Amino acid sequence: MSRRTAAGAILSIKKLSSTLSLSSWVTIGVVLSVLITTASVLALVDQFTRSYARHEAEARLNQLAWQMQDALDRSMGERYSDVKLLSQRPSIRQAKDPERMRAVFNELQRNVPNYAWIGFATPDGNVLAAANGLLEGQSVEQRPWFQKGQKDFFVGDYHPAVLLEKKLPVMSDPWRFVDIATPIMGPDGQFQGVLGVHLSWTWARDLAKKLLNPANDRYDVEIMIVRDDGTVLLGPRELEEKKISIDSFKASLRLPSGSMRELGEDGQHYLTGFARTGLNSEYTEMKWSVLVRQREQIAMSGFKDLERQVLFVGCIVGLLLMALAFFMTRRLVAPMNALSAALERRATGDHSAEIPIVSTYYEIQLLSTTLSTMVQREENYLREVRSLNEGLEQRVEDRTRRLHETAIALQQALDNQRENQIRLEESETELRAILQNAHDAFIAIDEDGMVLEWNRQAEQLLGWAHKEAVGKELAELIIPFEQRELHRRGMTHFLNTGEGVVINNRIEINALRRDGKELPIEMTVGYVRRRAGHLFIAFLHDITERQAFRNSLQEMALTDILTGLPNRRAFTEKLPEAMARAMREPQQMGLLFMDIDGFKGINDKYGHVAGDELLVKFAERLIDAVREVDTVARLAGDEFTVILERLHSPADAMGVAEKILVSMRRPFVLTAATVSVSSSIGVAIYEPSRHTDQDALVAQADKAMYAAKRAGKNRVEWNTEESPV
Ligand SMILES: Nc1nc2c(ncn2[C@@H]2O[C@H](COP(=O)(O)OP(=O)(O)OP(=O)(O)O)[C@@H](O)[C@H]2O)c(=O)[nH]1
Repeated sequence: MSRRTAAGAILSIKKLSSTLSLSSWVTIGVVLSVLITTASVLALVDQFTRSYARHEAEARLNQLAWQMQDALDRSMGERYSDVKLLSQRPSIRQAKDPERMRAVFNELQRNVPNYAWIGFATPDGNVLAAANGLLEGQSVEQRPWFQKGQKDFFVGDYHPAVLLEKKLPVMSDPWRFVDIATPIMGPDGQFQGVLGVHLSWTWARDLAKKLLNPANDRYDVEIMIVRDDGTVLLGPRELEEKKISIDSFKASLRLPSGSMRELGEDGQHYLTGFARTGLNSEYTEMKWSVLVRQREQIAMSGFKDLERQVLFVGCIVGLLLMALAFFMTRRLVAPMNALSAALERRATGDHSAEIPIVSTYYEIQLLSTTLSTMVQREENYLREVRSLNEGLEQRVEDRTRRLHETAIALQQALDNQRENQIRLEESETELRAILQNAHDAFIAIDEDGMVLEWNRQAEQLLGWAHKEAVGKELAELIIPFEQRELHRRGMTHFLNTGEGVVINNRIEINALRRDGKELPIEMTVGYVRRRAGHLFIAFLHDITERQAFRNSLQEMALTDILTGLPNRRAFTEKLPEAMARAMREPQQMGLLFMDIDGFKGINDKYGHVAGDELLVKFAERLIDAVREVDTVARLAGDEFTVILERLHSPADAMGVAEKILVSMRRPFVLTAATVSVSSSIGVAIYEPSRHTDQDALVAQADKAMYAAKRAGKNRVEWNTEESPV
């Protein structure tokens, strides 16, 4: 069976199993069991019968082989006796009278026609007398029977005729002989010659025919006589004098008799019985295998008839048993069918179907009673459930209605929320557009300082593109390196305490651009507290121009317009700075206060323009007279101050003052005239260890200058309180 067919069969069985009832399965099972049992018994009987029949046939053939062997042995014994008796006859022993000898031979041949030749040869090998005078006078000296017969009784194996073939009458089969010879001793004990007998092979054929005649007609039995070299001496014509090597022949060489099934030389199966001749005779040369065989088909033909009969009867009995099993099973399962039919009807909704109470046998009665009780209980239970269901349905309906109302309310809330969401998104979009196009740069960062928003103006102002800036820390982008730590600390402080100087204030700082340059900006930072983290927003704009303007204003405020020197305001800023430096180093510092002597007269005489020109040139000489680290300022009118830093001693200040005096005594070439003036200088020394304050120092210098004025002008005066010398 192929795999496909097997799979199909399994599928069919599966389909069948889902549709057949239990009763059908029981019926099929019982019928199949009977079928299998009957088939098994028939197979066993067939096997046993076949074995028995073959054994019987083999035994019969073995019997025939034994009979043939026995006939051959007995017949040969008789021939042996014939020759022995003949050799004892006086006429033969004397061997004097060929006539008498021939008469004796002729008589024996008449009695035993299978003696093809009987004769006597003298010691020189010439035939003296023979039946019918055959070969008389001819030499048989070379014939084996003559040579071996001179010494002892001799029986020669089957052989073709040599000298006699042409002397004997022609037959359908060529002449074949078995030779018997014996030495003839005279009454005086002298060797007279050899008595020889040629037993025609027809002898063996006749024995076989006699044995087989009745059997051969009916059963086609073959008898074979086989020499030890495998040559068939007697048997089917086509095998005679040919060699065979079938199993039965080989077995006969080992065993005295037996039987077997074998493959013949023609490819047919045979049953063969075999036996061995000459086992108990005196003449050892006559040991042949007798094989009696019959084609197996013919030998077993009787069994075949019996087999057909057994099968026929077996099938009839099997069918009867199956029918009986079928009816018995149907009867047994009928109550089950009634029960299952009732259950089936109930299962399809027919509650009027009652469970039948069946009393066929105990088990089914118990089953039907139990089922009936169960069905009754189920009906009661269903009734209860149905009444419960009615109340339950009402409750489910109420709940469903309420659920429906809630769902509608929820849907409305969801719609509102969606609308709000859309509005919110629109507002966000608008806001984003405004911020994107704002005049100021807009930056938003989270609580970790990471950039969230970065508008177009921020890109232009700071050089970082939106996609570069978003996600990076603001400090890394725009805070100058030295202020980053401060910025981070400020943010942490604000997040921890809510306090910060930057938040909600307008501050000016330097921002770092992408190209590394610093840019003055004004920044306003706002803070938004959100549920998910904090948000800082900042607006920035460039104040480079404003700062330049402011610087120039400041510059102007601190510079004397006429001379370009720092003015009083600048002086009051620079003096404390210089004092602080002196304190740090520490070193002494000198402050000179000076006034042009008689300046009012220049003004009056040559005019204010000439006065201004003098002031300018005076300032130039003053700058030339001091070092770069020193600061020259014009306080007002013709009053000037010089801050002298890094003095080794107060005398240094004195020296500078003297040098200035000398410089100012030279005439000033003005446009209007060349004039000569002098100046009065007051000197105060700042000693860090004395902690003199700014105002006191200025007052000392001023006081000293007035002292110089009072002392006659054109001189230098120390402050009167503490002389450096
Ligand atoms: N040309 C000119 N004159 C000024 C300027 N500022 C003040 N003055 C005048 O300078 C004069 C200063 O006068 P004083 O220092 O008091 O007079 P003085 O002649 O120098 O007297 P002594 O200082 O005592 O020698 C006043 O007449 C002021 O009007 C200025 O910017 N230019």
